[in-house]
Order: sequence, then structure tokens, then C-alpha cells
Amino acid sequence: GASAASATQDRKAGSARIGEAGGKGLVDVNPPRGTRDFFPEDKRLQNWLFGEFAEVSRLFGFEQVDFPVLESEELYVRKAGEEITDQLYNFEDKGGRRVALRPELTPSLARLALQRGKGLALPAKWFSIGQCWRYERATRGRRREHYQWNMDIIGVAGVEAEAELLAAIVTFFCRLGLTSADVGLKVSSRKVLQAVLARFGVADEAFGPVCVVVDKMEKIPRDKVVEELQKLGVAADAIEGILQALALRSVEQLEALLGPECAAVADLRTLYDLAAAYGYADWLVFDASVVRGLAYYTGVVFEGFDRAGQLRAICGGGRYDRLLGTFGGEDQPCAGFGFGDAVIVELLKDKKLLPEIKHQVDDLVMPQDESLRAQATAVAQRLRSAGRRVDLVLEPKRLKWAFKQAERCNAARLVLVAPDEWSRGMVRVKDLAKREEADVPVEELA
Ligand SMILES: CC(=O)Nc1cnc2ccccc2c1
Repeated sequence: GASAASATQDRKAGSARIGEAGGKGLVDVNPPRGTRDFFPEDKRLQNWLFGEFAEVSRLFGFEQVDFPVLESEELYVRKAGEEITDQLYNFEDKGGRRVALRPELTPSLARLALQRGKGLALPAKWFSIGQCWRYERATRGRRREHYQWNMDIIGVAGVEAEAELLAAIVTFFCRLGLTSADVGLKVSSRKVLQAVLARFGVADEAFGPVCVVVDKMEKIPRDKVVEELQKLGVAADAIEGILQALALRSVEQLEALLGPECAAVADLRTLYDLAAAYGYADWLVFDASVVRGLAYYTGVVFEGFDRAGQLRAICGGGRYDRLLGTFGGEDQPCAGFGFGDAVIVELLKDKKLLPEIKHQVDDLVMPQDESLRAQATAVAQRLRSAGRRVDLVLEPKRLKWAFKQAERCNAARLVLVAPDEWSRGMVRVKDLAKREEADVPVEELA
């Protein structure tokens, strides 16, 4: 089943067998609060999903990068009131260093770009799949970890970068059997808010924090959002302007409100033209209320959503042209997205699109008796070197057990190494699908 990726994990009561294990009773065999284990059936599903992430990245010519799950805390100190930094899984290590389990991958990617400096060939098209962490109060009962797939383009200032990233997301959805009837991509640009704040003379420093507050619009009551904007020092007329802009329902309305020279309008028109060229324009939905909750986005932002409206955002991303500068480095135009491993699995379950991935081997090899263990081992190695997946029986077992085990591991063949046949250079091969049996010379096995 897909239990691992499901949001909840049934937690067995830790059976406390007092008296064993030195009187301490059984250790808690469950994973730490908010985290998941991946049993074989769960890991097979995850490997399949991550394989699709990696294959789409490969099709788009992206290179894989990776970085430690542990990072310096300073990468995430943004003081913009983001949930992701409020819930930082941070601590002081034994060397007195302030460190954190990463809550997202983008700052690490930025760190690598700065580390490479002038040596970074642009544009850089990088992808990564990594576990991210948050420390939530136990009461919320939400997961404290998930895996994210990120794709980022460093060094492309035009919305061609965002169009390419959206194309990768559409390609991924299509590969899994999802259509534009199942999911869509809400697009907007933070340049809308930027233009509104400029019109009302709101200080630039307020931009990030205002976006973070506005992102909560769908999650908290409107008057709470207004109150938080007031706390940020945003004047009443500016708040009205913000709420009016977020309610716009088309790029035409946007142009009417902000004028034809508005950068957001130009970006979005180009984005729609490029989407038509890629063939995914019908996946796009303009939605001025989409701002995303990360402080560092500066331009186009987008998020994948299920059109039935049952689930949280499937993925999200956008342009972040200032992030490298905030780390003290030379700015580079950047765009990217994050795609979590949880919501997509819920959606695939709902759509009956989750693949059944069973454990499978090609051959189950067993000596008929222990006197032929060495010979059975040699047969197993011969088959393996021919690329066949072999489950070698490692202890004395009866034939009945071997058939049961062959079923468990969906073996195609049962290969028995028996004395009489071996003396004639043969082994007994049972084809479990065709239910045929034959004596086969060892050299003809694979
Ligand atoms: C549905 C889900 O698992 N969300 C989730 C779980 N863990 C996280 C950890 C860090 C950042 C975001 C996270 C988001």
C-alpha cells in the first residue's frame, strides 16, 4: 500500500514488555513524532515517484545536485513572519554552532551557486530531491518531514525560465495520468503587489512581510489579514488597494487597474504565449490572490492545485531574483519550484492512479539438500552475473516452503539444485508462470 506517503501513520501502541531488554521494556519501535518509516512496499512507491521526478528533470536537461539536510541556521533567518521559518527545526550543536534541519531546498541551492561564484556556467539548470523538516507543536499532529523535488534555473531573467519550469510540472502530471481536468496551475506575479505598494508609498522592506501575510488570505479570516497588514504599518488606503488587486480575475482587469506598462502584465502575457507554444495553456489559471508564502519571491509565482478543491497545493514556485543578494553575494535571476511527496500521493489515490508495485525476482534458487549448497551458490552467482534477480535460499527448507517463498517474491522460476540432475550437469527448472518443468544444463540457465 502507499501507507508511507499518506499523511497519517497508524502508530502501534509501543508494546511495553516489562522485564525484557534489561527491565527497560521494549524500545519505542515507532518513528519519532511527525516522521515516517518506509517499509518495502512504501519504499517501492517512493522510488517510483522519485524516479518520475528524476526522469522529468532528465528530459529537461537538468543536472542533479545535493546538499546536507543540516545547514547553518543563518540560511533561514528571514524575519518575514513565514510559517516555514517560525517552525525552524533548529538547535545549537556541540560545537556551539546554530544549525537547522533544512525546511526547504532553495537556500542550499543558492549557497552552492554562491560557492561556485564566477565558475558557475550560466544558465544553471539544477534539480534535487531531499527531505525537509519543520518543528511543529505536537498538538497540530501534522507531519514534521516531507520530501521535496526542486527544479531551479539560475541566470535566466526572462519568464522563459518560469514557462520551462511549468512545462516540467505539466510533463510530470501527464506522465502519471493526470490531465488539465484533474489539476491546474494558478499563476500570478508579485509585481502586482509591488506596483500597488509603490502606488501607496509603502516601504520596500514591507514587501516580503506583506506577501507572507497576504498568502494566508485563504487560511485565516479576512479581518485577521487586515489586522496583520495594519501591524506591518500598511495604511488603510494601501490595504484597500491590496485587497482590490488580489480580487482581480483576469490579466485584462490587471491591465485596467495597473496600466499597460505594468511589468506584471507584460510577464503574464509572455507567459501565456509561451504556454501556448508548449501546449499547456489550458492548464493555466490566472489568480491574482496567489502570492505563495515564501518571502523571497519577486516576480511570477505559481502553484499546482486539484480542480476538485479537496487538497492543499500540490506544488509551488516562482521567481526569486534577490535571494543570492540577501546572502551577501552577487544577485542572479533565479526561478524554481518545490514539489512535495505527500499531496501528490493523496491525489493519485483519489484518482486511482497509484501503481501497484510488487516485489519481484527472476529466480528462486534452492539446493535440494545441504550437500549441494556450494553448487546452488554457484548457480545463483551465474544467474546474477547474467543480470537476473535471484533469491537464494540460505537455510535448509522443504520444497513446499520454496513454492510459498517463490509466490511471496513473485519469482518467475524455481531453480532446484538436486543430486541426480547435477551429476548430469543439469538443474531442475520450474517455470512458475507456465507451470512447466524441465531439466536444464547449467550453462543454458541464463
Ligand atoms: C503534507 C505534508 O507532509 N506537509 C509537510 C510536511 N513536512 C514539512 C516539513 C518542512 C516544510 C514543509 C513541510 C510540509
